[in-house]
Amino acid sequence: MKNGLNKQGSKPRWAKRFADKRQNKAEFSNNKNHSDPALANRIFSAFKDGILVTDAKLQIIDVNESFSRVTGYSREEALGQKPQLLSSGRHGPDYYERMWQQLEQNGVWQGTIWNRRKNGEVYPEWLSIEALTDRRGDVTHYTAVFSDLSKHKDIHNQIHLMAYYDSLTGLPNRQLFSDRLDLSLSLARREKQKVALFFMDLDRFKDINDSLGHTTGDQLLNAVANRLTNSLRQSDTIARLGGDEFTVILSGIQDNEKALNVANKILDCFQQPFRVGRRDIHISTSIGISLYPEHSTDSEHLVRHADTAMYQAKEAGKNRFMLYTPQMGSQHKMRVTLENELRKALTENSLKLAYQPQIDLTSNKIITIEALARWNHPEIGAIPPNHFIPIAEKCGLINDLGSWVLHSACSQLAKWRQQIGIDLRIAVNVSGIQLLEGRLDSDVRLALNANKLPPSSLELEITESVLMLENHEALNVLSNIKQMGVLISIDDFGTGYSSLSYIKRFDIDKLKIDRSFICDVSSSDCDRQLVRTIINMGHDLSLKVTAEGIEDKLQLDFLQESGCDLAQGYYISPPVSSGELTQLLQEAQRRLQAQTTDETDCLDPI
Ligand SMILES: Nc1nc2c(ncn2[C@@H]2O[C@H](COP(=O)(O)O[C@H]3[C@@H](O)[C@H](n4cnc5c(=O)[nH]c(N)nc54)O[C@@H]3COP(=O)(O)O)[C@@H](O)[C@H]2O)c(=O)[nH]1
Repeated sequence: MKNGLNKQGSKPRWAKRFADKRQNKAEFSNNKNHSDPALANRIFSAFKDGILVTDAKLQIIDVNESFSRVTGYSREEALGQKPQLLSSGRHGPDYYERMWQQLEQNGVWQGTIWNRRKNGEVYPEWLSIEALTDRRGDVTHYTAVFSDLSKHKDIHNQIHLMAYYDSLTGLPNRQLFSDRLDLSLSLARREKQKVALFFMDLDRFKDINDSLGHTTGDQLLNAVANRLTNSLRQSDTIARLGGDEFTVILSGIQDNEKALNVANKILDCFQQPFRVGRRDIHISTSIGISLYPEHSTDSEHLVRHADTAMYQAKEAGKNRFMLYTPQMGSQHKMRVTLENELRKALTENSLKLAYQPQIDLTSNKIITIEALARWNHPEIGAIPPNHFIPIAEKCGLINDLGSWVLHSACSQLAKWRQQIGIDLRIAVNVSGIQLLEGRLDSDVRLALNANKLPPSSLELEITESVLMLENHEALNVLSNIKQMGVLISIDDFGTGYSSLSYIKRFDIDKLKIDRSFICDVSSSDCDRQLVRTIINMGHDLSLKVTAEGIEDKLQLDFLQESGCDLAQGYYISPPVSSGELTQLLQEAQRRLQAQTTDETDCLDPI
């Protein structure tokens, strides 16, 4: 097999491809449209990775110089032998069976394998095997290209491991992932095959880390890595990019169906809980998929697209996969733009607060005012808080935004208390992240002191999900806030978790029934019964109950009859500016004064 020719005297395809590449780069002169065997042979010899070529019966018919350097076998010793010559005995029959299955199905196999050098030393190598076929599709040769992973180990063992493998899970890290993706893409380019890239992010991992601690979080990541490794093929690259982000490269696939099947398989493997210490932890994952060559031919864009699709999978409700579409790209751009614009709006102080009153259903007086953040973008227009609060949470702006809301709301309340002379209270929404990151208590103290407000004039609205976290930091912050005398209200009550044990653990003052229960009280017996039950339960626990989303008189009457304490909704007043609310407060004051003189008057919507 001198000069790169095989047993039959024809050039193996790998050699022809090297030559063709050179040809493409126009290094062949005078339009001579044929390969240069001498040049191909030189490249073959000089190639820094080891190369081994066998015939269809797996007899070695050629090796290059790097092969001899890595394995210790000379070319003469290797020729005529089978690749088992290098077998380390570390892999069981299953391993090779899967390798052959993949080779038969896809014509390629890639993976890390332990082999044995002539001197008996076992070493790891990254191996890529390809089956070459003739026009009829019959295999004529196998080529194996490998790089010695222990080479670096010999020189800088630790440096290598740190450079290419994730120290927590032992999976390839970002660097090795990116090398393998490039390799998979160049193989796919040559073989006209597809590559699927999965970008995975565990759902609510942060909550687990925060509530159960980082050691448990790390053990969970390890358990996830093991399960993924056992569920996927050896030839698929599973990498951990950092945090709870994993990637999977599926090489040499023929159709998209295969990628979708694997994505379903990954979701299935999260069905069973993960055993961590003595706990069973349930966690799911969101997966974004991009495909070579449909979505991009370069690795950087494929990663970006898979990340974008993963983000959409999260937005759509988590625990699912999504295949990238170009429309997602524009949504992603929009999100990045909004993040930047929100940062700008915060520094330029261009966000506003709207205020919505809550009335006491016994006295009909406005006693609390909820502050709601508003963002009116100069070009896009009004962006609802449902849209920008999650963005602020994701891009790390929520603490600044929450702090701005708290200070502005307290400052406005101080003005009203002075102007109107009544003991109003302000309710401010708090995101879970503000509690978890631990400076909300000092911020609350600052805002109250700066505006000379009694703590009981402030109410924090927190959603149930936040109270389900068993996080010590958050618990401390909340109990400090409670000790100051600030009120805590559970927002959107009834929509979160079925467990009510958190009510015992936290010193809560109020339940705010979610508006989804209120909207049908006029037409649904069931909703009426549910609302009454929540009100009674709240009262049995000595909690005040607020109903939100009151849009008509029937709903208001029903709540009044059912003994609900407070009400908020468009029927009473939509959220309005501070100026409009000042007028409402003054009118309400006048009306209530008139009401005391004429007891037959009832409160009209403000
Ligand atoms: N962490 C923070 N969250 C905030 C802040 N400001 C707002 N939010 C949360 O965003 C969600 C949407 O709020 P918004 O669009 O302001 O809607 C509020 C009301 O306009 C709406 N509402 C009030 N009455 C009615 C009604 O009769 N019908 C109807 N369909 N909607 C009504 O309800 C929203 C108030 O909700 P809640 O806080 O649950 O009482 C919302 O979840 C806000 O909490 C912020 O500064 N920080």
